[in-house]
Amino acid sequence: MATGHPNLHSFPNSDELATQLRSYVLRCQNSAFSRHGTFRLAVSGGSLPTVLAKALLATSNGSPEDTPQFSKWHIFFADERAVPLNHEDSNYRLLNDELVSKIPTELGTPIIHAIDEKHIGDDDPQELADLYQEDLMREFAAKDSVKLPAFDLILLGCGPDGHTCSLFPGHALLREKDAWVAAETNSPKPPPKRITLTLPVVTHAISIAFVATGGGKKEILKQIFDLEEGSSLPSALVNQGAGDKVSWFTDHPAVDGVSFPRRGSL
Ligand SMILES: O=C1O[C@H](COP(=O)(O)O)[C@@H](O)[C@H](O)[C@H]1O
Repeated sequence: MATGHPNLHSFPNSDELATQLRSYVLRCQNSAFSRHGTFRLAVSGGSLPTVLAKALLATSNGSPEDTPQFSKWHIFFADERAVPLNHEDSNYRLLNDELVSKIPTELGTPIIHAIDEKHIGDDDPQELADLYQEDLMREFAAKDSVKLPAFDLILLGCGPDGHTCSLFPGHALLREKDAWVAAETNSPKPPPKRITLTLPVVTHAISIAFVATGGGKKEILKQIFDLEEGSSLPSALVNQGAGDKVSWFTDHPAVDGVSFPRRGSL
């Protein structure tokens, strides 16, 4: 059962947003290290990797707390498209181009959990989803011994229709209770075949952050935060399921007209 309300932060520009996102992610990293020595996170595609790279590739103040220790990071994908890893629609490629390929050697190399390329051409992405779920089980213990994996952090985007991961408004996948990873065969946003973490996995994470910027997001954020009609949107369901574990990193244009109270500090 979720407690509290999501934390809605809004920053005047992308530099300030990136600075605050960096502090937040590194705080999640440091508490994950104290719990189990590694940092297990899931990242989205879309606009997220560019902002994340700006945050994490900024110069550190030199302390271990302000340094991403990438060699202890396991990066999974909150969702992925069923395309080759070097395809322009691949979330793996996007993360690699924006962030991973630019990490200075002295910060180490994260372990990246990509989808299995052998099954990308399958008509049905179910096998791809099952194999990705097995990868999660290797990292978080078997599904029959652990009900849900507990990511230290899941970083999400919010599409202009309110989708997050590859969980789209009104879709039956929003009611999935059992699987950790599900297949999407007919996504309303191309490409049609995808895999996605399910809602129970997202809301079970220790921390969850959305990044949503630009005036193009303001109408959907009004629905998600202020209006009853937005309460069944996938991003709103994450808010309801995870409560105060959720933090939104937005800029002022994205929340123009949103009444929900902003949080001043992290
Ligand atoms: O298709 C997708 O879209 C969402 C939202 O993208 P954004 O560009 O509006 O931030 C993204 O979070 C997801 O990973 C991606 O597959």
